[in-house]
Formats: sequence, structure tokens, C-alpha cells
Amino acid sequence: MRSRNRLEGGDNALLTSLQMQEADQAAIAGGAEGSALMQAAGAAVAVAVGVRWKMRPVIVLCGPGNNGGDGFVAASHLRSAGWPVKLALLGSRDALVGEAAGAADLWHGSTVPFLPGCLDGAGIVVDAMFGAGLSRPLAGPALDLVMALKHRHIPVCAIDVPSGVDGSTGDVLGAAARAEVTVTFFRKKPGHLLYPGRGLCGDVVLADIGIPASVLNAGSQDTWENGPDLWLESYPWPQPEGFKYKRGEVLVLGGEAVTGASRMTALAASRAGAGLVTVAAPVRVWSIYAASLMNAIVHSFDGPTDFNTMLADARRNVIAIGPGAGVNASTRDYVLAALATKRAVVLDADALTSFAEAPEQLFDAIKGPCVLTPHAGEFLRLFDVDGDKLHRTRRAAQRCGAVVILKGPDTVIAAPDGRAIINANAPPQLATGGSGDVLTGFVAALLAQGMAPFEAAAAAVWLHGAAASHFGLGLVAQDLPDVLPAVLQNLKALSDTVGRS
Ligand SMILES: NC(=O)C1=CN([C@@H]2O[C@H](COP(=O)(O)OP(=O)(O)OC[C@H]3O[C@@H](n4cnc5c(N)ncnc54)[C@H](O)[C@@H]3O)[C@@H](O)[C@H]2O)[C@@H](O)CC1
Ligand SMILES: Nc1ncnc2c1ncn2[C@@H]1O[C@H](COP(=O)(O)OP(=O)(O)O)[C@@H](O)[C@H]1O
Ligand SMILES: [K+]
Repeated sequence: MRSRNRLEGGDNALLTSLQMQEADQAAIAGGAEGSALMQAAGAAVAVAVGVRWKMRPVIVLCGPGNNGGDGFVAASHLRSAGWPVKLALLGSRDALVGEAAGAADLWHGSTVPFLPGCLDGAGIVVDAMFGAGLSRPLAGPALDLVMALKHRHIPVCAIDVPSGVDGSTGDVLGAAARAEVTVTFFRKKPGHLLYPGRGLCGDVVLADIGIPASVLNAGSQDTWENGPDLWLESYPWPQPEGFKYKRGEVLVLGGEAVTGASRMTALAASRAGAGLVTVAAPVRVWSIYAASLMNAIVHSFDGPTDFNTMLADARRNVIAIGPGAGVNASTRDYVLAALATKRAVVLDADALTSFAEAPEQLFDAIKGPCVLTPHAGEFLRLFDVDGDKLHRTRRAAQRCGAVVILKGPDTVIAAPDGRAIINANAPPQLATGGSGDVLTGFVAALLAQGMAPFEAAAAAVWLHGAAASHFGLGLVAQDLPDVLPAVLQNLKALSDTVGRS
């Protein structure tokens, strides 16, 4: 049976430019020929062009490094297959070194000046200007060509990344033109999944160029693309001998002015498998909760003493606070009381914003398992960290000692120990009021059933995206818990299949 818990060097691993370089060097040290890797890379690009487009004039834009070398190889393959190919090289051919120089020597077709006019008459552009070696913002002739590309609307096949996209971060250095397809090698890079890079890559094709998986040092791998492979093995499927308390009890703090948000959290926690869900409903609005929640136990409470009494029941192994809670001192007190139990706590929305003036107070109180689920605005209120999204989420998790889910179209999940997962299955219809409240419920339910915080966070984010995709357009937040069962059946079928193989 293949391993199903693959927070190691598996296919989901994402490599920075430096890690990719190390993988390349390790492959060469292990006997692979550098030129063979480049030949395989260029051939894969030619195949990607051939399967996607009918034969037409191609211009290959080659840069001064190995990305350009891949371009020379792709150009040679396409030309051999009968395509009309022109090639433009940034800089002089004599300046090429190593494998790129070798690939250029094998190019016997026409070379045209590296100027915007070289795009005239082209039906496809192969962008082989810069890949992993991009070290500064585009300027000069490269910038001129990328700007021309952006305005011409000629389909682009990018090699490794669209030139100008930093593969390690997804940031754009200077400018980058949108590709229809991006062919990358061995493993994807964070920049393929993080915006704005992700929006410029088009379809990402991952090509095997002969680098063996064994070059990845499992122990040093720290970034992955989210998927069931990462957490399916520890997914808490209902067990024949289980009972409701064994499946955990989530305590949700209900809001007073806003009641819908925490009710959605409660419904989501029930659907995601918590054995019991209890809502602490403010006494003045208790009837709203009692009348509308059939799956949850609704307890009325009136202030901190009542809330502490509810916390005293240790069967309530997860506490979820934030949706609709209100931004105020009481919410802060409830959060601190929940954290003091050292049981698992999920903090979202108002639970986070209530600490905007004193984030240290929150971070100092986190001593047990904890997941924070900020969107970009909430994140800014708590964390003063710069850099790309992956880096910022990692630093935040280290800073607060909790798993941080930094939400958005490219949600990043980071653990205090430096591990991080980028999610890529969330469709745009998820951007609807209340969908974050549902995510809080999913995370809480998985924690209640015993999943570790990092895995629970990743699984919940994935299920959330899968549920939104399953439902399709017209989604409102309360649809997410309702379609979760269908997503879970599919996941269970996958789990059973993997278990049998
Ligand atoms: N590492 C690997 O395992 C493999 C790498 N391959 C290819 O090699 C690429 C990486 O090659 P390199 O490391 O040579 O890097 P690149 O070819 O991406 O670029 C490096 C070159 O561009 C120059 N440069 C960087 N930023 C610039 C800017 N803004 N303006 C002008 N010049 C700039 C650098 O001085 C250097 O000459 C990958 O993206 C991939 O396409 C493939 O051949 C397959 C194997
Ligand atoms: N453009 C998008 N594409 C996909 N998912 C998105 C997009 N924008 C937001 N999301 C997701 O939608 C959810 C919104 O949560 P949040 O901002 O807390 O909203 P609310 O407070 O209304 O519940 C998050 O899970 C986020 O990752
Ligand atoms: K490129």
C-alpha cells in the first residue's frame, strides 16, 4: 500500500527556485546528464504546444540562461516536426554557457532580433526568457517584449513560469504576460499557486524530465499543494464502535447582534462530523438560536460566569469563537477563557479583530492547539509582517504559536514549525458572505474528532473548496454544509480505493 500521509517529498511538494536547483544538482550528482534534463524539458514544451494548437508560425523568445536553453530545444523539436519557427535571443549567443550554449549549437533555424516586431505574424509565442533564475525586475528589451506580448493577445506557452513571475513567491518582478499554458518540471513551484503568478500561468503542465523523486530530502520539505494525499490517512471517518462523545463536542460562541454567522458555524460543524455541537446563545436572543438550530444544543448564557460554566465541561474539546461575536472586550475575555482551557480553539473574524489593539495579549495566551482563520484584513490587524503570502503566513504562525489559515483565492495554511500548504481548489463563488463562518465550523469539527491542527486546517480548507465546486454557481454560504455530504462520499470512495491499492 502506498503511503497516504505524504507530508514529505511526495508529488504535492512545491519547490522554491533554490530547492529546484538543489534537486537538479542532486539528480546530476546521481548520474543524470544536465543536457539530458534540458533536452527532456524542451521536448515536453514542444509536446505541450503540439497537443494544444494546430500547426502555425511560432516565435520562441529565449533568455540568457537555462530557461532560454529549454527554448532552443523546444524550437528545434517544433521545427523538426514541421512547424514554422523563428527564434529571438536576448543578448549574444556567445554569452550563453553550459547546457544552454549546447542547446543553442543544435539550433539551425532562423534567428531574428529580440525586438517587439519579432512577434509580427506569430500564431504562438514560446516564452523562454526567464525561469527560476529571474533575479531582478524586468527592464530594457525584455520588459519591452513582455509589454508588447501583453498587448498583442497572441497565445503564449511559458516555460517553467511566465517570464517576470517569481516562481518562489508568485510575485511579478516588473511585468509578466499571461500564458495560456505553463510547462514546468519535476514539481510545481509556489508561484504557480499564489496570486498574481497563478493568474498568469494558465494551465500548468507538470513534466517529468527524469529527475528521480529520491533527490528530494523528505525531512527538509516544507511546502505542499493541498490535496487529500496530505491528510487522508488521518481523516476521522465514523467508526463502528464510535459514539457521539468520541466524535468530539464543539462549543460555538453565539453572537448577539449578528446571529446567522455562528449558526452557520454550528451547522457546518455538525455536517463535518462533530459528535455534538453546543451553541452558547446570549440570553436576549436565545429564542432565535433555539428556534432555528435542530442539530445543535442551544444553551442560553448571560456573561462570563455562565460561559465559564460551559467551558468547565471537558467533553467540549473544541471551542470556536468569532463569527458574529462582536468586536469588544467581552469577546476578548471569552477568547482568553477558551484558550486558558488549553483545549483546541478556533478563532475567526471578531475574535481576531477584538485583539487588533493588543495582538501580543492573544499570542501570549495561546498555549494549546489553536487555529486562526483570518482573511487578509484580519491578518493585517494582528500581524506586522512583510513579504509574499507564503512567507507572511509562516511568520505569523511562528509568531503566535498557532496554525494560521490566511484565506483568499490562494489560501495558505502554516504551522508554527514552518510547514505550509497552499490551497488551489477554491472556486471564485466561495467569495460570498458567511463562507468563512462555515470554514470555522469545518475546522472545529475535524479537530473535535482528533485530527491534528495542521492536518485539520488543510482538510477543512480543501473540503470547503470542494463543496463550493460541487455546488457551482449561485452558491450561498449555507449551501456549503448542505453539499458537504456528497463531497465526503467521494472522498470516502477515494480513501477506500487508496486503501485497497
Ligand atoms: N534546475 C533544473 O532542474 C532545470 C532547469 N531548467 C530550466 O532552467 C531554468 C533556470 O535556469 P537559470 O538558472 O539559468 O535561470 P534563467 O534562465 O531563468 O535566468 C537566468 C539568467 O537571466 C539573467 N537574469 C535574471 N533576471 C534578469 C532580468 N530581470 N533581466 C535580465 N536578465 C536577467 C541572469 O543573469 C541569468 O543570465 C528553469 O526555469 C528551467 O526552465 C531545465 O533545463 C530543466 C532542469
Ligand atoms: N476569489 C476567491 N476565490 C476562492 N475563494 C475565495 C475567494 N475570495 C474568498 N474566498 C474564500 O471565501 C471565504 C471567505 O471567508 P471570509 O472572508 O471570512 O468571509 P465571511 O466573513 O463573509 O465568512 C474564505 O474561505 C476564502 O478563502
Ligand atoms: K519563462
